[in-house]
Amino acid sequence: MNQPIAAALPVTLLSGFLGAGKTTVLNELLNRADGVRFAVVENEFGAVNIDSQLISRQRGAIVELSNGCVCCTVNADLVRGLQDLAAQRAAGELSFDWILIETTGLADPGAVAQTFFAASELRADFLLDGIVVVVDALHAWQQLDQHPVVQRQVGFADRLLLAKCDLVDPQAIADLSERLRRINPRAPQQALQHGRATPGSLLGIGGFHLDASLLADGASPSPVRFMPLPTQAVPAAVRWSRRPAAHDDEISSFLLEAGEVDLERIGTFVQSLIDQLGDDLLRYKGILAIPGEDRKLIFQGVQRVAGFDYGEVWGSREMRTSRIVLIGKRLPEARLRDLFLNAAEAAKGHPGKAEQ
Ligand SMILES: Nc1nc2c(ncn2[C@@H]2O[C@H](COP(=O)(O)OP(=O)(O)OP(=O)(O)O)[C@@H](O)[C@H]2O)c(=O)[nH]1
Repeated sequence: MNQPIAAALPVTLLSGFLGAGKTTVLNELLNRADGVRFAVVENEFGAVNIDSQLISRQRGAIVELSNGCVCCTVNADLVRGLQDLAAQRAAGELSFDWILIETTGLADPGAVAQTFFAASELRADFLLDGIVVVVDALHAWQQLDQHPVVQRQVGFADRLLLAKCDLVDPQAIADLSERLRRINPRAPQQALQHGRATPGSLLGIGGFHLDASLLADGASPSPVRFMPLPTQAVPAAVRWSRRPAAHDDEISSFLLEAGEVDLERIGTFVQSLIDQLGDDLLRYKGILAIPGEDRKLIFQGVQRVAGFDYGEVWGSREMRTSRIVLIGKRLPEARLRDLFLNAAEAAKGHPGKAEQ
């Protein structure tokens, strides 16, 4: 598994709709921790924090944030709660090496994730390792239809855990899995019975690392999932592909692909993504080939917080292909494609608006 940056405390965000099976997963993880010591941050609506009473307390510490939903009102509380934990650890009062945050079932994990990058108090001491989303295999189909937040949770995920698979027949699991994959092809899926996921599959995800793995392990886009458009519809040097919408979910993803892209234009592209799409853009990640630059330019972001860095050098036999995966809510695909084509055209020394 990927090792987190030394000294920064790794944090895993556990999300999923009401009753999906988050606490069950958490308890299993705590009980099978294989030497990892956890601190758990619980967030619950209302005065009584029931979940923290259900969590087995053998290991680590539990911080309760009960004055609202962590995603919308208590980011400052989250910052304070994490700082308190770190201070107690530094003072030798608590002993743990990983933090698990379980959000409420109604929480949108995006705002929590952004806190780790936006709050300067957290950046040095904490490293968001990944967002793990529990999906109730028995009820998810209906929940995805009825509750937009469930689609958003799936869209943010680095890993998807399908809980309650013991209650669902294999065909229904396969159908659900395909729908989830259409919403978020980045996240590997694991079918669970009674919350039993192995720690290694949930920890050390490196979901926010700026590395060159554009799609998570095992989630590479198959030709079936990413259908190329007819070649005559796009300039020869640029391929834009998207998966067929078999089910009209609000949240979906698509892939933009081209050769080299102009640095300045791609900067405009990313800036307009952030400025104009805001909360509708959930996760995005790109590897870019910049003319005259040996290294891959890597960027990724969650909603309005994006990070850029130069990564490894392009291999001598590697195709210098720029790829961006976007996951969001009804993203204006034609406009984004146009901007992306502009960046690719400019890189060829022929700036100008690409034809649709
Ligand atoms: N049969 C079966 N039941 C499960 C499984 N996972 C969870 N459950 C049950 O589903 C119910 C809800 O599970 P929890 O783990 O409390 O779900 P949660 O997401 O933490 O719920 P909230 O915090 O209330 O949103 C409990 O009764 C669990 O025992 C599973 O894999 N199989």
